[in-house]
Amino acid sequence: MTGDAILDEFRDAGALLEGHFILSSGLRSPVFLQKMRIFEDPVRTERVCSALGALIRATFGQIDIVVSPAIGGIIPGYETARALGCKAVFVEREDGEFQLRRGFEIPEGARVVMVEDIVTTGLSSRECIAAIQKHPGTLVGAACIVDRSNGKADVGVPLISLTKLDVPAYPADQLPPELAAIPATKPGSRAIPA
Ligand SMILES: O=P(O)(O)OC[C@H]1O[C@H](OP(=O)(O)OP(=O)(O)O)[C@H](O)[C@@H]1O
Ligand SMILES: O=C(O)c1cc(=O)[nH]c(=O)[nH]1
Ligand SMILES: [Mg+2]
Repeated sequence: MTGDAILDEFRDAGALLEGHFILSSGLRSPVFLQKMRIFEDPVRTERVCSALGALIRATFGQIDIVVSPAIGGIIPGYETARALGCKAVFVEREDGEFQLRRGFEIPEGARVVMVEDIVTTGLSSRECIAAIQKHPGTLVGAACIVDRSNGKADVGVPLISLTKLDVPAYPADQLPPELAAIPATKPGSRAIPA
């Protein structure tokens, strides 16, 4: 699946939003990829995640466990694991920090890939990777559907994506006037201090 085809999936799903958004990192952007509009459609999700699974297999080889950060990573992590024929587990926040809970395990010798939906600054990916690295399995790399950092995010392991985007994101005190004129909304689940 080409990068353009991935963006078409977002467009066709009504997932490519314009406005004024507060991102997970606290940065502000006029563009938001509402991935849940992709994941509400199992057929579209399968199409996108089987492409991600194929890219992961071609890049990193055989995988035993996909680990994803909640909430956004859970559905693509599961569907990508289905394409890879492996397990899917997720980390979730406990006292603000990603942890593996619910009896999930990453045992010694397991080849692990971190699957994220969208990467902007790479902060959530790095936090997810730090949680994975508390367990004995071998993290071979990271993968996402859209890399909004256009390849700039450093998550500490090789990061692959189905497509890269170069979209603006601004600190809250450096907004261009056209963005400052629009009320901001925060679609994601991370608690951001006011
Ligand atoms: O690269 P970053 O700057 O960390 O931004 C990307 C992260 O932001 C979103 O998650 P969010 O924390 O908004 O919550 P969600 O997964 O519940 O949507 C998205 O799912 C990524 O995890
Ligand atoms: O950076 C983010 O928080 C983010 C950006 C985006 O386009 N979509 C999303 O779900 N999160
Ligand atoms: Mg997320």
